[in-house]
Amino acid sequence: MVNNQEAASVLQKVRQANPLVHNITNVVVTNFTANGLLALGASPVMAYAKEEVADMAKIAGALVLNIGTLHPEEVEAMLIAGKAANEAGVPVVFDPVGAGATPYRTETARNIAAAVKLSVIRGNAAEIANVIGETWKIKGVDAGEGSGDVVALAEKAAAQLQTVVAITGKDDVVTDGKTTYVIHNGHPLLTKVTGTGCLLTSVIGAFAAVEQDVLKAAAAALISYGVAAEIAAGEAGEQGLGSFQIAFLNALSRIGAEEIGRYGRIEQKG
Ligand SMILES: Nc1ncnc2c1ncn2[C@@H]1O[C@H](COP(=O)(O)OP(=O)(O)OP(=O)(O)O)[C@@H](O)[C@H]1O
Ligand SMILES: Cc1ncsc1CCO
Ligand SMILES: [Mg+2]
Repeated sequence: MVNNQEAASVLQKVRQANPLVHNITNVVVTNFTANGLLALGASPVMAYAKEEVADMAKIAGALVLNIGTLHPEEVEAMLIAGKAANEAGVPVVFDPVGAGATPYRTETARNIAAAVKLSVIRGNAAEIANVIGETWKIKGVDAGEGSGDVVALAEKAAAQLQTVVAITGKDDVVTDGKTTYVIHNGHPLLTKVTGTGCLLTSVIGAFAAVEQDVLKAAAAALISYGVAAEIAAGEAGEQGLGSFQIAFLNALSRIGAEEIGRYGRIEQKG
């Protein structure tokens, strides 16, 4: 059972080790992702050229692949980097941004999941459903707020993709197919700042870089991230979204065992 104390100790390991996180991510979230990783205590690098991605991935603590603004050359680089990371034993975390929105995204997400051994895939429910060919009903604007059993979807995806699956939304579900946790942290303001899902995927990368138990790493990242958002919302939520974004970076840089112990809400499902 992952508890708040264990989550805080993985966060502490991130701060001590400052793991290098190699991101091949989208153009919208690049700066926010780098600053978020720095705030947390990790070392971000973005490298995209197919001539260098294998070398970078091999020396990284984790590789994060994100198809938010994908194009063919970038996808080629992701496959090269993913294979190099696999050979070097570097964990690979994948964010299938927008899977289901266009056939190219869906096919690319499936190709990456098939060609690269993933440690974690993190997305909202609609994205994960589309990667495994399930239908997911989308309500309103938040694709993560569709109707269906998120725990069952996550467990099915973990079995099919043979990886830890994190499905985020109001509550976050994370599973390796055997053990499943639901994390009741976070804040709705996260959905109003672009890139919070993408940064979270990279934060999972930072945690996976320092903790070999991938399920524990992912759960610890989800708790830490959600608690930081709650603190930020309390401090700056009423001032507006710009202030919330900055307060969130501040909270990522400050949170520790005390805050996680007080606010972390993780529940084991099975
Ligand atoms: N309604 C909500 N209440 C509280 N926290 C939420 C809510 N919706 C999402 N979150 C949190 O927001 C973070 C990002 O998750 P989300 O599911 O929105 O990712 P996403 O859909 O990939 O986002 P994006 O692609 O817009 O960056 C997670 O920490 C999640 O727990
Ligand atoms: C807005 C947007 N468009 C493609 S990626 C992205 C950032 C959220 O993932
Ligand atoms: Mg996303």
